[in-house]
Amino acid sequence: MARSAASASGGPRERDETRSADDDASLGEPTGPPALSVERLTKRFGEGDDAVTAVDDVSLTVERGSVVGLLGPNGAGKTTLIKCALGIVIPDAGSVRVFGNDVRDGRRAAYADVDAMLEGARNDYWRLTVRENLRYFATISGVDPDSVAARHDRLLDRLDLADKADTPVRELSRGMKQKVSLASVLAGGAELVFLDEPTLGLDVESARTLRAELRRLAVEEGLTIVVSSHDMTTIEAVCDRVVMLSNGRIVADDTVEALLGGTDRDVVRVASPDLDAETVAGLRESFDVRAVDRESRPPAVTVVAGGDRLYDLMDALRAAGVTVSDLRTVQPDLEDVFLERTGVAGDGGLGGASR
Ligand SMILES: Nc1ncnc2c1ncn2[C@@H]1O[C@H](COP(=O)(O)OP(=O)(O)OP(=O)(O)O)[C@@H](O)[C@H]1O
Repeated sequence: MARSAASASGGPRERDETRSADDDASLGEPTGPPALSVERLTKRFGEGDDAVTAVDDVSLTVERGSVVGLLGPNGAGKTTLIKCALGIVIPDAGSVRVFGNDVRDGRRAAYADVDAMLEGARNDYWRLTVRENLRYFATISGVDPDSVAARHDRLLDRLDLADKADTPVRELSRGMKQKVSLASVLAGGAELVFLDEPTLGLDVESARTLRAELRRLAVEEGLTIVVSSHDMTTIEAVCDRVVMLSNGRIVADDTVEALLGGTDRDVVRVASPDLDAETVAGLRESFDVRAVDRESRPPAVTVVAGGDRLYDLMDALRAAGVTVSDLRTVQPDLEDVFLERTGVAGDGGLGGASR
């Protein structure tokens, strides 16, 4: 479990309650070594024909106080990268430094201020109450739980768990348990947290609450967060920067704004009951058809058509006898960026989110 890799610290710490937004104003300009520095990391699984290179020569730096999202389809290597960074999986090549400490020189120092939630949940103690869990995980992080009681209250409040503070975790819904897991990760005041699919299984409202809290922790408390998710809403809402992975390699690494700004903005979606396979094939001959949504009612195509090309598209549709039910411009999202960088279509791309 991540906790065992990430909480090997010394005696009780009382750092947390003295930390405030004012104190952390300096965090705008990162000082000292980065929170995480991964250099030329490679991890293979299996042998011979069955060998899989899960992480392939990846280098990555995460500055203190930043929120970095790992985005990629199933099997891209996100979890393996996080597990290598946490020392749970030993890489075949490359190095990992956490707050400047090479993890090979001693895990205790490197992971003293690190915690993680893997695969959407952690092993909270279901017979303990929510608050008891937070106190327990603070304690095993080496923090005096009384010294962070106010932080725990804040966390429970912001994650809408305050009225469940004295309820055993086993009596909570799955979504609430998920939020308790996140609170437990944050209970000890770690300065770098890895969150693998933190919104998995959460309802819309709970996911929104969790995103808001992550953003607040980053902005107000300078927490460094590495978050992996298929959920692009989470990545867009929470992250300063996005690292896109495909087949174990980084295909993009930039701010959300830069990634979205660098894509085609002249994309339109045309819906019509007349968009059969033959019509779409005809459009493909003259236009860059980005996506075909046969499941929508009526079916729709997404086509690159800016400026005069939009008139050409209209002419082509009229010539093909297509009655347009709906026409709208499409704002690019991170899945479009991924498609541009990898050529992998959305329905095989980021978590199978088909559009
Ligand atoms: N312990 C393992 N043994 C063998 N192969 C593994 C192991 N762990 C991961 N892999 C393989 O490594 C590749 C990357 O997997 P990984 O779980 O890191 O991807 P991911 O991006 O996190 O995917 P997902 O979004 O589905 O969780 C996949 O091909 C996977 O099958």
